[in-house]
Order: sequence, then C-alpha cells, then structure tokens
Amino acid sequence: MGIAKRDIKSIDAQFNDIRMNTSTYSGMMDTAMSVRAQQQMLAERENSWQHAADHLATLQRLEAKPYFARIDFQERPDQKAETIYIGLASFTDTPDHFLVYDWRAPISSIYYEGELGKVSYQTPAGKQTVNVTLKRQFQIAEGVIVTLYDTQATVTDQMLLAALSNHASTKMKSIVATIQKTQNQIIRNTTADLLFVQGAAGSGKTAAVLQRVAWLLYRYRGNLTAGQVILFSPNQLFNDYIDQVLPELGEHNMVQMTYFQYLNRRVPRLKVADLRERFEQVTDGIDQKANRLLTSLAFFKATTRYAKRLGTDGYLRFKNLRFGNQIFASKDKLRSIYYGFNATYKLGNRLDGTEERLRRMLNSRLGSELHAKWVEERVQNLSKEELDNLLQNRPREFASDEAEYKFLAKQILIKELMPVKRAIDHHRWLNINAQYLHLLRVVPHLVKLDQWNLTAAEWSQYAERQIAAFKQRRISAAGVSIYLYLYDLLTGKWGDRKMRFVFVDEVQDYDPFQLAYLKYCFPRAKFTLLGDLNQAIFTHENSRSLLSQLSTMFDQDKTQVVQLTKSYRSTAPITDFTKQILVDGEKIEAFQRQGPQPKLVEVADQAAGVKAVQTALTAAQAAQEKVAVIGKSLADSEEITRALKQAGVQVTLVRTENQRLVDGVMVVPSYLAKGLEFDAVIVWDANQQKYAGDAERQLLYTICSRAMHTLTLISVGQPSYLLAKIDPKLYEKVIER
Ligand SMILES: Nc1ncnc2c1ncn2[C@@H]1O[C@H](COP(=O)(O)OP(=O)(O)OP(=O)(O)O)[C@@H](O)[C@H]1O
Repeated sequence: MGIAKRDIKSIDAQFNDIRMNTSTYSGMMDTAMSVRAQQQMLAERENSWQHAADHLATLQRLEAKPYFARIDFQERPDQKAETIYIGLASFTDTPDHFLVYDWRAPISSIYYEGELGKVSYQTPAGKQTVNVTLKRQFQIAEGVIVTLYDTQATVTDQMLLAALSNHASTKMKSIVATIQKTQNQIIRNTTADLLFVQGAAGSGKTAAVLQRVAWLLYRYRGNLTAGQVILFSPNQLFNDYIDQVLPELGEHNMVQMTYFQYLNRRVPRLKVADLRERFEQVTDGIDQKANRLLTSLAFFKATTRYAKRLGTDGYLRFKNLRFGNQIFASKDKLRSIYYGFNATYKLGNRLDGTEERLRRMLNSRLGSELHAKWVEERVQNLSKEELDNLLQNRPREFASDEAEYKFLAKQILIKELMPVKRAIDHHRWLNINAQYLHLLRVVPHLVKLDQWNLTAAEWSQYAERQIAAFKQRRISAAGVSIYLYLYDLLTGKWGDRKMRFVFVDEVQDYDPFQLAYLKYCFPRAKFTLLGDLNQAIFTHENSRSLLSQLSTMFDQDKTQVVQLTKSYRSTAPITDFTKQILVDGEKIEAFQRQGPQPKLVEVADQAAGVKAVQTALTAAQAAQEKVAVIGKSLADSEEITRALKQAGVQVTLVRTENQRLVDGVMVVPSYLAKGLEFDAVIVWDANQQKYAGDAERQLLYTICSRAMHTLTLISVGQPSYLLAKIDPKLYEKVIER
C-alpha cells in the first residue's frame, strides 16, 4: 500500500511538471498525449491502491475474528475426516492452501445447509454430498476465543440465541455466522429470474437479502460490480439503517434508493405525493376505485397499447420547437413530419426519423443564417475576449476575410443554435405533459370502466381533479409511474440494461403497475422481491393479488417462491402475541427466546396515558434498551412528543425519512418504522378510535412486530377491537382508571 501511495504522489508531481505547449497543433497533440498517459497511470495506481486498501481492511477484520466455524467432514466413508474453518473472507498461507474459507465459497455451504450427517451442497461441477462429523461454532473477540458450541441436532442454535439476545442498534449487522438453512437458499439462488421471498415480520428477509448481495458479488466477481445491483427500500431512514452491512462484509454498497426517489429525480418540476401524504391521504370511494384501476397490471398494458397507437392515430401532442423568440419548427410542422412516415413505422422509427429531419433542418438553418444581419453585426462587434474565445487554439491565419467571417459566423451560430439541438436530442418537442392529460381523459376508451366499478361520470370527475392538480404541478403517487412509463415509451427509452440484479424490499407496498414498470426499467435484471403480505400498509387488500399478478410478468419456470415462517426478531412471547392480531397468523413460528409478556395498559385519559408511556420508558432505559414510541400518524407522534417534552423527557421525533436514526428515545410515525427494530416498543396509542377496523390490522401488526425484547401498548380509553381477540393468557393487561 505504501508503494502504491508513493507512486500516486510521484505521478501527481510529474503531472504538475507537464509543459503545456498549445501554440501549435503538434504541440497540442503531444501535450494531450502525455496528459492522457499520466492519467492512465494514475488511474491504474489508484486502482491498485484501492485494491490493497480493501485487502488490508479484510486482513484486519480477520485478525480480530479469523473464523466463526469449524466443520469436519468425510467425502467418502473410507476417507479420513477433513477439517475446514469458515470466516468472513478466505485466508491462505501458500496459494491454494486455505487456512480459512470465505463463507461464500461453495464448500462453506455445508455449514449452513444442515446438521451432522449427510449434507449436500452445490459446486460449479454439480452436487456433492459429504458426511459431516463435527460442526463447531466460535465466538471470537479481538483474536481470543470467547465461547464455542458444538452443534447437536436437537439443541437450539446457541450462537443464534446469543446473537438475537443482543441489543438493537441504529445500524443493522450482518448475520454471516448464523444464517439459517432457508435463508441460505435465498442467498445462494442463481436460477430464478424472479425470486419471491414471502416472510413473516422479523424472519430475516432484509438480513438475508443483504447477505445475498455480498454473495452475488463474490460469486460473479470480475463480472459484477456493486453498481450493477440496486436495492429499492421502503424509505430513506431504512437506507441509513442498513448501510453498514455490506462494508462489514468487505463489499461496497449497492445502489440504494426508494422507488419514489428513483422517480422523483426524473421529474424535478413536479411535486409527487410524499410518504406521509400517501399514508395519510383520505380518499373517497371514487378515488379508491380509480386508484385500483390506475395501479393495476391491466392499466400498465392499456398504457402500452395507448402509446403504440399514437404512432398512427394522430393523437400525439407536440410542442413548438423554439429558436430564441422565433419558432424553429411549429407543432403542425412536427406533426406533419412525424405522421408523414410510412404507416408501418413503429414509434421508435418515427422518433428517430423525426429527429433526423430536425437535425437536417438545423444544419440548413446554419447555412442560411450565415449572412443574416444579426450574425454579421455580432461578428463585427466581437470584443477581443470573445474573439479569443471563439478562435481558442486555432491558428489565426485565414485564407481570406470571407473564410474568417464564415468561421466566426459559424461558431456564433453553433452556440446560438445549441439550445435547439439540445431540445431535439432531449425530445423537448414532444409534449409529454399534454399527452399524460390526454391519456387520463381517454381512459374510458382504453378500459372497460364497469369492470372497475366506475361510471363514465365518476371517471371524468376523478380525471378533472387530477388534471387540475397537475396544472399546479402536483401529481399523485399512481400518476407519476404512469407519466414516466408513457414518457419512456414515447421517447424510446428502453431501460437500464447494465443493471443485473434488482432487489425490492417491502414489496407488499408496491402495486402491480409499479412492479411492471420496474421490470421495464431493468429489462436484463434478475429480481428478488421480499415482502410480507401481512404488513401491507399502503396497498391493503390489493397486496393479496400481487403475487398472482406478478407471476404473469415472469416466466413461470424461472419463478421461485420461498417462505420464511420463523420470526427471529422478537422474543417468543412477543411473536405469539403479535401473530394473533392477524386473521391467519398461525403459520408464523416464534423463535424460542424468552422475555417478558407484552403489556397492554388501558388508561382513562391523555394525561394518564403520557404517565404510562413515561413509566414504560423508565423501565426500558433502566435495562439500557433502545426504545421507540410508535404513533400511528405524524399528528399522533407530534402529540406524544410534545407531552413527553413538557414532562421533561428527552425524546427525538423522527418527522421525515430524511432524518437519521439517533441514540436515545425516538418517537416514530408508523410508516417510517417500516423495516426497523427496537429493543423496546411503546405503541401510542392503541385505542379503538385509532385502530378502528380491519383496515388497520396490518398496520398494528407491523408496529408491534418492531419490538425485539419488550412491547407495551398504551390505550387511552377502550383498546382496539383488534386486540380483543388475542388470548388473554398471552399478555398482561393493566387497567388504570
Ligand atoms: N440467521 C440470523 N442470524 C442472526 N440474526 C438474524 C438471523 N435472521 C434474522 N436475524 C435478525 O432478526 C432481525 C429481523 O431481521 P430482518 O429485519 O431481516 O427481518 P425482516 O424479515 O426484513 O423483517 P420485517 O419484514 O419485519 O422488516 C434482525 O435483527 C436480524 O439481524
């Protein structure tokens, strides 16, 4: 590393010594060549320095914790048992002599795949079966073995128990030493184009998928970079929570953003409904029905058909292409060019053909304007500085005055016409805004409204409202996906072909249109979708049909569904309690880790409620637990924050997803708590008014399932009826009246 660093310094120094010779063409050429050579050398050295730095960091990690498992196994009964050690990365003393195997190496799979006895694993050469005679787990800290466990089939995984008993932190950790068998199947899957992981809250979906990214980067090293993997997460807060896992595993982070960040950056001039608006929006019956239509796969297909037909039906909307104050090509002119091509032309050909024509028009304009009066005036009035600028490093001798004039006039015109060229290149002559509004208006001709329980009058009422909002630059969450899909279809954007793996966490909060659009945006990628249909907090009833709709988008043979039913996050008493909030939560299995029963505190009024929160907070803090008070809406969260602050309790309200997770007590609205976990959760407040109906069931489940060790629900007045059905033996009820 030292050498690489020294090299970089000396190249930098040489760089400063390069003499700039720009007085002649050949001098310029030489200078450019030597700059280029130095740049290349520098890039190479930086690369090798980066490589060495990564390697050193890995070795330092290995020094503190060289391995976490030992496996003894026989390949054949008559053979002596072999011993291997497994760690975060491989370590060899001589080439091919492995003292420690990387956890991602094929052989390491036997550690995750089974107990003692016959275990099979995949190698590049096919399936291999071995007889495992010893499986030993180690906890090592700073190079010293703290504990070790030998696995016996009937005993619970002690190391997992130890890992899960730890306190929560503001950053998620890797689970490399304790990956479970079904999680391992997700991590090492190479065959599915669509891998759908349906898992209970806390079953390790996120944990497994981050390990999967690290595994893929290892498996396809040399061919896959972290920039070719993208993870869509539920909110920005969650991004912050998981951003240490891959670096801890010695890998660079993948591209990470929320679906709406991905869209928003493409429509900077529109205001898209944000997370809170989407969560708290009160919608009437028409809105709900229209939304169901607009977010469906059927509507995705209808949009595709609509765009396709625009190639011939004459309904494409254009914008005048301007050159300063004048019109360079009018809407009518554009229309006649676009629709002037042969009827067999597809959208893409029309687009290319039109652009080609516009570029030719631009070139002839360049010629025809050469002697325009305004150009002549500009040339005559050029200041010395402007002249230098235009001539740059060009030799100043011209064959004639006319040649000099032509050169200067052309330079001026190229500069002036640049905005027109850019407008052509960026398809600004297409009026996508008007087209989107047109699409909304013609929906009754595209789909059968009665199948969506809508009348023509209802639709037009809905569409007019959306159009009015759009004119004030506001667009709904459903609208922005449609808008961008339409944009892509019309401008011939075919998605990002470099992206190889797409991960979508909390997929139950996506609608079929969004997923179909993602698939369109990443046409070559393999998809891993993770979700819990029981935690659908945005899409509610739609989420149930998501899986069946998804299956139509991908090749059946290349679709795999993996179920994770065991919940690791919470203690057994908490999991047993929370799963009864659900209608069909029986399938969820608790991991046998003990802890106190959840507590439901019913109080008479607000003041008593705040006191009850304080009591729960004091208990949690005494146990040094990381605690969060979770409110249903932002207003609820603000209310309890204010009350606690007045009572002298220090708390941080997490108001938007752009904040950071902090130490100390946090108050979090439910929709921002997605995917996160805390030692102790206090639910504020779980009364009947706030969680009144079945629509809130999944939300209440999501909130309660954030708790790892203790869960307290405070109810001001009558508790939610969603809690009434829960077996009273599973929790402690306190009534303070
Ligand atoms: N194999 C494992 N070893 C150690 N810890 C694990 C394992 N699997 C899961 N966990 C822990 O369980 C907790 C929950 O995991 P994770 O957040 O990945 O679950 P999830 O399925 O994404 O949950 P949710 O859907 O509720 O957000 C985390 O603290 C994670 O570290």
